[in-house]
Amino acid sequence: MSVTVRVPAKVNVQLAVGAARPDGFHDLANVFLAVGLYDEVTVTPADELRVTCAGPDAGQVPLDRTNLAARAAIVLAERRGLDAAVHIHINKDIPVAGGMAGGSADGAGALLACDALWGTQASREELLDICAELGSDVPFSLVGGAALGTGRGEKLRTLEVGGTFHWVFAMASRGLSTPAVFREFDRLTEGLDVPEPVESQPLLDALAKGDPEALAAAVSNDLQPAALSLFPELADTLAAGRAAGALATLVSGSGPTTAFLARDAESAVKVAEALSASGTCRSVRTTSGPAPGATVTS
Ligand SMILES: C[C@](O)(CO)[C@H](O)COP(=O)(O)OP(=O)(O)OC[C@H]1O[C@@H](n2ccc(N)nc2=O)[C@H](O)[C@@H]1O
Ligand SMILES: Nc1ncnc2c1ncn2[C@@H]1O[C@H](COP(=O)(O)OP(=O)(O)OP(=O)(O)O)[C@@H](O)[C@H]1O
Repeated sequence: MSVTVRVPAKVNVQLAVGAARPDGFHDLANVFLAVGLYDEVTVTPADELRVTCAGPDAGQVPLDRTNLAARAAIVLAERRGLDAAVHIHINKDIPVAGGMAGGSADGAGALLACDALWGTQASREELLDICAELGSDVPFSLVGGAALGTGRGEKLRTLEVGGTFHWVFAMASRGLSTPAVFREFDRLTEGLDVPEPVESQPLLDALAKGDPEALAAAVSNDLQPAALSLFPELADTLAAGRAAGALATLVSGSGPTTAFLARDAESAVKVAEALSASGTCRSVRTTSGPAPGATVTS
């Protein structure tokens, strides 16, 4: 018997970052939107814990116990006194180290899949608690839709979304390390008064209305200057998307994937074609959000 779970990628439509905390993390006002790029995690009983991965970026995914999917299985097994003897297979479509929470998606997916496989019947609350232990983005991967993340991003409040938003994502030629981007944020803001992060009410209203133009006017990412500082060529990709008529252009989370909000599905195809032709990125995908969170599919 196997269990398969499908888990979405995310884009941060607002990422307000506070000053570094004593534990090194940063308080955030993090508005997540799940989008329709998915990883699929399948778990099957095995003699011992094993991870395999397929997909264009599979070579960059660690297959040892540092893989977030393996860690999820280990944490759940430890809590129940079980042996995490399971084969975890990841069908990876979310770019690796792209700022779209790919590893987090696999952590949430493996947790839900192992819970179903082992019949451990963890409550939603316990699942969210384990997710928060695995990483700041992991709780959102479980719930999907749209949510405001506070604290280090793990405390979630579900947000209402009144329509479908059309997006184009441009994948970069290399990845960026999330801790390195936060460190660069610290360097760039050294000596400055970094305000407390707060959510933007016009942005929440735009989401609730499903209004792409209002959303475009309100999106922001405080990590964008840090990502651009470490990866200056991303400015060319952003400029190409803007020239092609995207309503808003931004770096997705810690980057280097860049995100382009389009007026509608037709306009997204035009932006995608122009980005592909621009030669400023590795590949381009069109999709929409919100997308559902981690879901058992078989
Ligand atoms: C950039 C975002 O993707 C936006 O959603 C997240 O804030 C990052 O979430 P994540 O990859 O799940 O991050 P974690 O695995 O929890 O932390 C990785 C590293 O990122 C930095 N980090 C992360 C989250 C946060 N609120 N403050 C931080 O400073 C820390 O250096 C931490 O050691
Ligand atoms: N299941 C996994 N898939 C991909 N990377 C993983 C996984 N588990 C651990 N990692 C490690 O995590 C690093 C970051 O990968 P990931 O794809 O999660 O980045 P990201 O999408 O930028 O994360 P985020 O948006 O949450 O900051 C990788 O370089 C890899 O070493």
